[in-house]
Amino acid sequence: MKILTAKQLANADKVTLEKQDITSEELMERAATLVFNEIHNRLQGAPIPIKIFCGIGNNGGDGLVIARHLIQHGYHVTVFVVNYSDKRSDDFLANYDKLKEVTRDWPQLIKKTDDFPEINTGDFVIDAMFGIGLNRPIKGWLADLVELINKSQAFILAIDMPSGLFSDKIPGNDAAVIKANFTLSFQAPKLVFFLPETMDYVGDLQILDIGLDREFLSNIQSKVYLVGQEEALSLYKPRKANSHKGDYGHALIVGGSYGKIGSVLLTATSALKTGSGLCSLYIPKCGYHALQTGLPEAMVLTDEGEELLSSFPADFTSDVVCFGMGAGTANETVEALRELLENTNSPMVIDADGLNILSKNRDLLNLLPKNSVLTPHPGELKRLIGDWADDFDKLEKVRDFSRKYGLTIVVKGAHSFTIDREETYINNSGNPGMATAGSGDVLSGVIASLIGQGYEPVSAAVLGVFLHGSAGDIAASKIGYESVLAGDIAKNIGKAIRDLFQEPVHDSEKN
Ligand SMILES: NC(=O)C1=CN([C@@H]2O[C@H](COP(=O)(O)OP(=O)(O)OC[C@H]3O[C@@H](n4cnc5c(N)ncnc54)[C@H](O)[C@@H]3O)[C@@H](O)[C@H]2O)[C@H](O)CC1
Ligand SMILES: [K+]
Repeated sequence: MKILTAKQLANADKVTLEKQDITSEELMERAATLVFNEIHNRLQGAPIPIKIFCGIGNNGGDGLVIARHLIQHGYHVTVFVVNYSDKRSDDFLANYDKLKEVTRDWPQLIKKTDDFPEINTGDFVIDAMFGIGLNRPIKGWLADLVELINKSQAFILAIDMPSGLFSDKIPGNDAAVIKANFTLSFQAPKLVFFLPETMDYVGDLQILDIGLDREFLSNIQSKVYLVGQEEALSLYKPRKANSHKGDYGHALIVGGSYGKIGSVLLTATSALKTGSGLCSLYIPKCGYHALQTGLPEAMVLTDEGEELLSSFPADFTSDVVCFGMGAGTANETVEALRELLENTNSPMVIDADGLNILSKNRDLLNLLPKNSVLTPHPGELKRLIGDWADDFDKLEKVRDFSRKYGLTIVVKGAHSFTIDREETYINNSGNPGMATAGSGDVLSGVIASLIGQGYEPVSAAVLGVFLHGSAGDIAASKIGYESVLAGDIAKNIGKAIRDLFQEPVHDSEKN
């Protein structure tokens, strides 16, 4: 699904009005009625106090339409007009008049702190103050109102966007932003819904298709995509009936050191669980018995080093090499990586200590085979590209790095971002249970396996990140977040692949 900017959405809006020959008021009615339907489906007429805070633009207009429908269906609604300006939009005004037809309770005007209402636990608050039209941070008494709402412990539903969030920048540390429990957003997800600095304001997310012009939307240029089941399925290559193990790639996994041999076991297990035809491991001697016993399906080659990697078998060929898990950063191991890079042309996946070695030995970056995949977590990323001012700056810097070295970068996080030159893919599977030791080792095994099976590295990264998250979701659904171990993620990769073909769960319902 494409992620669109406020400007692109405003254009889609304009084209839709022309092509469908409708007024903007009619489009507002359509959009806000969809919101009403969602609320009504969930509340089923429950007599709870609903407090709707409307701005004076079109987001406020949406709030007024929602209010009208709720009142007509017998809900207990109080409408507040948050009068931060006198420049009310036409569609706001039209719906202000229409509200008169259904209630005698005139909206209460809020112009200053003294006008603030009481908000109680158990209230249902609808935030329709600002949407994509926010053009400066919320300050002054308006910020106090946002704080009052946030502190109230009421359930908060944000319309289109939590008020205070911009679609294309970070609000800043002292800016006020609504912290919603749920966000119903129109037509397309916004980038800020998925960034570490802003995702916590969104709560659960659902995207409503408000019927903006299909042709315009499919032609619109966006280089940022949200990846859910549908997108992952479109990348998947089915196995052929008439095939043998030689068709599914030979993955070589290089890593491990004394006390960290388990990481290689996790990576190798997940590579085989993702379907590699063959999997070889290159490790220090001390791990030989553990790996042969722990994973009889893998072939094990040992380095001369007892406890550390110090070389690379020069005559070894494979379809993909995965380097770094548990490898440490000793000088011998740096040289082993150099030897590997000088002797391999197959695409690589570099993780963990492999990334730390690259950060400290930057000349090695130029030796990486083009289109290799790097999978840093934020700490490793910082060492690799330097610090960033905010999440938008981070994305720019990762894009520069990806372009400069011709690499695909998977920035791991609650929503992992796969960045390949100009394109950004935001993953929408996974859960907090996956924040556990070895989870990243499993991810690099999935991606390496897919590359070995002939997927383009960027497709392998995007599909691999989705499958990894989905396997984590399956594991968590069985045993709960806290108990998910990296091994449980690896165990469920097969089910995650099968689930690609299940009736789709709407990605928009996940955040
Ligand atoms: N195509 C769609 O997606 C549809 C969107 N709809 C809704 O319309 C809003 C956007 O409405 P707009 O009037 O452009 O902007 P806002 O309501 O978000 O803001 C109003 C107004 O406020 C001024 N302003 C901005 N920042 C501040 C500030 N910090 N303090 C005070 N005043 C500020 C500025 O002048 C804005 O114009 C969209 O989100 C949807 O909810 C349609 O209803 C359906 C189609
Ligand atoms: K809002």
